[in-house]
Amino acid sequence: MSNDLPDPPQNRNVPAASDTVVGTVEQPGDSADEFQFIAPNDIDVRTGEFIVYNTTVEGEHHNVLARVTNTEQERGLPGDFLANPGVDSDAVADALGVPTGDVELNSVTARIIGYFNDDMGTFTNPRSLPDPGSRVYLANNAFLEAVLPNADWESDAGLAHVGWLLNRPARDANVFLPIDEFASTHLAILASTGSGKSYTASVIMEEMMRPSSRAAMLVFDPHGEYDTLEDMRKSKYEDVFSDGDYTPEVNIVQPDEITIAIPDLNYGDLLALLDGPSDKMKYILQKAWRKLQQETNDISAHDLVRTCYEEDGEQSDTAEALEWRIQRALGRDLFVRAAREDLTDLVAPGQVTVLKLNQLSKDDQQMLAAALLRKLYEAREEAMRGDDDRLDFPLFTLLEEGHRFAPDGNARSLGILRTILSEGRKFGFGVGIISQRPSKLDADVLSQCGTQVIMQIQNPNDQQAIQQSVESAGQDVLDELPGLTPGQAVISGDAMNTPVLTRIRHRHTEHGADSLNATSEWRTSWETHNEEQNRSVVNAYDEEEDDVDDTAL
Ligand SMILES: Nc1ncnc2c1ncn2[C@@H]1O[C@H](COP(=O)(O)OP(=O)(O)OP(=O)(O)O)[C@@H](O)[C@H]1O
Repeated sequence: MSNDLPDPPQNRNVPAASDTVVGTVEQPGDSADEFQFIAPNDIDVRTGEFIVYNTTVEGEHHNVLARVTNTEQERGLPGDFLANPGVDSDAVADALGVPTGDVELNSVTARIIGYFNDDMGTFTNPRSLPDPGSRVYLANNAFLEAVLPNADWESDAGLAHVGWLLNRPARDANVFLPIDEFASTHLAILASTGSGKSYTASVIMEEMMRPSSRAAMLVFDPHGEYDTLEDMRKSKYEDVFSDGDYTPEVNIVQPDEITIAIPDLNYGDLLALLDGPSDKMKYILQKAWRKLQQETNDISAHDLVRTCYEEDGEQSDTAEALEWRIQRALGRDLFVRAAREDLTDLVAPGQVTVLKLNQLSKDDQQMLAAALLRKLYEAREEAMRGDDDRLDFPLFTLLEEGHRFAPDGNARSLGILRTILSEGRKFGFGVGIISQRPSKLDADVLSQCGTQVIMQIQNPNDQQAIQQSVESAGQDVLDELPGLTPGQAVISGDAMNTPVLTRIRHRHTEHGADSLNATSEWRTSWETHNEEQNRSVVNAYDEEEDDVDDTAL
């Protein structure tokens, strides 16, 4: 993409209404915060569009923001409207620029969001509906840019430019997502497969790694989709990602480089790794494990087996049964003996570490996440207490295929994720969960993700899971989800003052997760196979020729 880098707004002192009148208020809607207005049908006011009307509350004049929730076609000015003695129908028709008689109009329903209260930094509902006949304006782009994000503009807030308002012409109104907000109260990116989850996650990561944020980020990448973030270091993106001495560090950890330190496991992890241990085995194992943990930070599978024999005697059948199980579980290259002391290869400010887990089994992926997240969480707790300064900076971890790590069921990683999601805010440990199956995610985990980027979702179970766990997902948000196309999202929750329909921007770096183009792969593959076959036919013939007995000719 062209490296257009919009400047975030500096303050909210911008007019709320644009010059464009889109309609005239007709009557109250079905609920206390809804009203209807009449709009000429050549004016495009789609669902999700932001409009403004003027009102007076306790003697103070306010511009109130509302969101369009429905549009229906009408023929002629509606009867209710014309019957209202307080409204001059000619004046209304004149305001709308339409004749009073036979004309196509839209009856538009809008839900009040409120007027922006600067002291509180959010919207206040005026608790009164606009007067019939009053004018409705399109909200000003600059006003929306400033009031939609829940950001403290006066501070040095880190902002992610994630795209533009979907209902406005391309690139007219920027959407900024306040990084500080979602990095402390967690993020969920939810969408059906192919709708742009990993693309959007990469856009957010790019923004977090820009010089204005320099995040410390760890990515659990089960499909190996995020290698291309390395492009951030290319000189052609210098103006986007570099500033002075700063260029993001991108640490891509290949599957065969990933290890789990045995001393970083806990007893529960060990039990989960071993194949059906009996009660007696558990008893011996626990004793051996406790002893080793008290003594050392360097534990091999062999040490554990030896200690089991020490605990139950050299001739112990139980220790023998444990030996087989321990060797099978821990005697693999994935497990190493020395505890992980230096954590900065995993997380450091201005560094994104991508753990490519695509050759690990699901159980191993969960075990790795459990051990690493626990270790990082403990280090953050210690840093906050002032006991250890290894990680004296906030962290953000992103889990692709989040339902794998925090499923609605059992997983080694679920417990620590629940802890980080509920306590992480105190310790500066943010989590981003990406998932195409919200209904398969643990409901607590989903409900703790304060900000949501939700893209196309058609599955009713997934929609229901979102409705139940996501506070900000009202019916109008849910109604949008099936109709979104790839790259379109509703952003809602803590980081935004109201849900926002967004067209996600293009990535600066290349996308690494394009789906396979089956027909072209088949064609290429067929050609390769065909060539090989032809070659072998020729070779066979050549050999036959070689075998011909010249003397017989
Ligand atoms: N904001 C965007 N701008 C342009 N193209 C996009 C955008 N978002 C998604 N796409 C396109 O949609 C495709 C699918 O996106 P993505 O790989 O992120 O899907 P996904 O939801 O992560 O799918 P999966 O579950 O299969 O991993 C991308 O390859 C890209 O071509």
